[in-house]
Amino acid sequence: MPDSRAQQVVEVRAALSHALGAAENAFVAARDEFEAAVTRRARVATAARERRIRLIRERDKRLKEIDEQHERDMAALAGAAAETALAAAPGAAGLPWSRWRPTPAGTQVPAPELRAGRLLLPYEGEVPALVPLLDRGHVVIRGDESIGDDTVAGLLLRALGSTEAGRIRLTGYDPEQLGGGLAGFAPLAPAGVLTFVGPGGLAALLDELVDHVRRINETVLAGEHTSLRELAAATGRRPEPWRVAILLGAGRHDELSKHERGQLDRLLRTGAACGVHLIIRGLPVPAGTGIEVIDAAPGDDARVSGCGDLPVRLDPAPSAEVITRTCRRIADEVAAGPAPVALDSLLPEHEWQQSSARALTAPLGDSPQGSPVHVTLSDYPPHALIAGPSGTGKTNLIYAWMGALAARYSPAELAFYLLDFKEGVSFARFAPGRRDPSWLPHVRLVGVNVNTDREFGLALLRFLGAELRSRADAAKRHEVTNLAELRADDPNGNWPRIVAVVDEFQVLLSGRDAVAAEAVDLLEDLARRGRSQGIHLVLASQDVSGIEALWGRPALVAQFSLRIALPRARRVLAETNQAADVLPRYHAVVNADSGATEANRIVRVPDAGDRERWSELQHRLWRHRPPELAAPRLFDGDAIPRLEDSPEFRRFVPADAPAAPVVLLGETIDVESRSAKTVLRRAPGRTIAVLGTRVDEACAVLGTAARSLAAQFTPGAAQFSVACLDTDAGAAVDALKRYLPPETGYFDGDNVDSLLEMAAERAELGTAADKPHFIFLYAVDAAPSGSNEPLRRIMRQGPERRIHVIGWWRGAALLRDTLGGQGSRTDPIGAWVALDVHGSELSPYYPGHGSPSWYPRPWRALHFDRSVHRGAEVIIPYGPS
Ligand SMILES: Nc1ncnc2c1ncn2[C@@H]1O[C@H](COP(=O)(O)OP(=O)(O)OP(=O)(O)O)[C@@H](O)[C@H]1O
Repeated sequence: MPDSRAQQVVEVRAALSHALGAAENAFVAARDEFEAAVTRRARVATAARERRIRLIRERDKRLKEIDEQHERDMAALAGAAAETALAAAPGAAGLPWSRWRPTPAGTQVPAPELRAGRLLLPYEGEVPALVPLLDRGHVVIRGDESIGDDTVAGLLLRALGSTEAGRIRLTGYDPEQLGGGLAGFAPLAPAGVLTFVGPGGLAALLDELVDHVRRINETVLAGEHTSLRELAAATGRRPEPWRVAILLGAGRHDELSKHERGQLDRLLRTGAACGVHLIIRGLPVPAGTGIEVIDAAPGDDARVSGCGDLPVRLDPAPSAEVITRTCRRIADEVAAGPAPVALDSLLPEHEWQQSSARALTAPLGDSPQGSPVHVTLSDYPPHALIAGPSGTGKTNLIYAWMGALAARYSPAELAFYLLDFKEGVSFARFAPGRRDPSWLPHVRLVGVNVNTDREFGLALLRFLGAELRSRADAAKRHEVTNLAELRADDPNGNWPRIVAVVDEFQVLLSGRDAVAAEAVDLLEDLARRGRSQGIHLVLASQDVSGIEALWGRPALVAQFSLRIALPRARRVLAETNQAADVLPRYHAVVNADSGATEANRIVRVPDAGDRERWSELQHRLWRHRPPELAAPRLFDGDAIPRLEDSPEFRRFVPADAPAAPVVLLGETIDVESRSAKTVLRRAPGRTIAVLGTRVDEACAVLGTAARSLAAQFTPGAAQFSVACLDTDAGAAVDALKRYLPPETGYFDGDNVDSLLEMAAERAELGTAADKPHFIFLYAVDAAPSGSNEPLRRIMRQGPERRIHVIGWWRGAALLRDTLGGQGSRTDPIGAWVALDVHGSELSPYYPGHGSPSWYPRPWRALHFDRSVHRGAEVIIPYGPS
């Protein structure tokens, strides 16, 4: 058993030891495994750490790369945005205030957008926040009121500064501050660029703008274009200015009436296409397309709807000084008006192609829409009245009109008669001059410097009256009623339409004298009957008095249905028609309906004053004139005529015994430059008295008389005697000697009595002398006292014996003394020439009870010949040769 126990022990032991061994092995193995696991874990942990580090590095690198790429993208985007902004808002539309200056662009294309602030982007450069306005839409500003006002000022200045002066018209509605919100822009008001409407004026303003939109749609776009922007792109013309209304409300919801809301809606929908834009702050406006909303807020909290949700910092207001300076410049430029248009724009492609049978039609310039404005003279309207204060371009307008007509109608179709009562020679360019021999072929008569010679105006009217009669007679002969019919019936007749232009015509009508009275009568007749005979009157005046001179004659004024008003012209249009008050420089209102407002047409008149441009046209037409066409008659009131140029004087041929010798005395003031004359027939009363103290003029008249008589007699066929009793006349008598026959007797105070005694004796002989005897007495009143008696005998009986006295008395009363004093008969004086003698002093020598209306003026005289004249005529003494 023990063995078995021992055996068992051994076995147990063995088993134990085996187990132990196994356990130990397991332990070792486990430990090894543990250690290996620990090592592995440590390795994994290390690897994991390293990997994380690597990953972090990798991530950082990537993030950095992404950041860099982002920044690059952002910079590129911002750069592109900034560049686009530069193109969308160039120059004054987008420059920051620090560098801002006006950059007025061409008239056609406005800057599409205007800068309001800048986008807040993580980008170093500036990206402006822009809002579209002109030709694009409207701007509504909400939020902070004061920041909103700054933004309004900024937008307005940018719009004004980036367009040509006058191309934008602003209207301000600011009932809360009464214009204070736009105070800086006030300098624009006098030029009409900015107008304000009062607190109650919103509805009227909106109505007016709606009406404006309707008019643009109807008359300017006229179904051919959808917007002014499109029209400008297609035609290169921008006919209408932009109208920008700034509406600054109080922010109340009930601020707009239903009507106003309706009109506002209409404008927001349709205005932009017609150049009508609204900038609205503080009025309830629904959002809509074409409306840019700015949420004004301080700091970085502002938003502009077109920029999405990006934060915006709105610009501060521009400085008051910049606003004022810019507005002043604009106002000055607007007041100065646009640059002149060239005369060529009025000329036709082919000259002298039109017929004036029915009318004279020519353009006077361009309308604001850019189309030519034609003006017609015909049966209706037959006559024109032009008015404009001095310097507004009245003369230029007449030139332009004449140029346009002269280029269209040949001289066979049109004739001009031109008279300028202004001092100066404005029409002289149409007549041949010393420097330029050309003339405008249509011009038949030019009167310049006629301001004191109203008689010349009368002469012109009389001449036209005669032409009118001859046309009326021809019409009767041909049994027609107007010029068109006459021309059709008499195709070979010479019936041009006549245009008589009288500048400063009020001079002719001023005063209540015989000249004015006759002028008005003649004008009335011409105006009434000239219409159908193709005689057209164009009367121009610079001041109200010119028009007022006509106003008392409504029938006369009514004939002048074509009215042309230059800027600030008064009374020429209908009383309620104020269009001329707001006309820019070089513009005119043309109205063919007696000035009624509905008939207004605005025209921009080209510059025809430019001598070079004018000469070019005149020379071209002059070269093409018909060869038989004579140069126009130039009457220059400042010029002294010469006897040598008198057609009558030139026609004199010496004869042995002319029956009725003609004495020339001076030039008449008339259209044909005739000589004033008196005929020394064998008849009582044929004595000529020259009256007045002016030696030169008296000598000129006596010298003319002597020369003209001498030119009609062969040598020895007439006897000439000259007595000079005033030494001041000595030089004139000496100068006369070379024109008189060598046997002429010369006398002075010492021997004049012998001359007179001898002539008196012959006068009483009772038979006609074998040859005429002409006695020229210079300063008769200085003759010795005994001379009066023989002189009276000569004057009474001499003419019957062909003895004639042509004497100069230095006063009307002195002549009376010679004749025998008060109560003596004056009929021996059949003709007289008065110099510085008043009309009233002449009544004894004037038929009837009145006296001629005569106020002496230099180098003019009044001539009366009782045998032929009804009234006295004004003459110009011929000057020294
Ligand atoms: N359409 C125009 N374009 C350019 N210049 C013009 C135009 N009209 C007038 N002018 C210029 O303005 C000035 C005055 O013009 P104009 O002599 O015609 O005026 P006016 O009204 O006749 O004045 P006045 O009666 O004093 O002579 C001139 O120097 C003329 O050249």
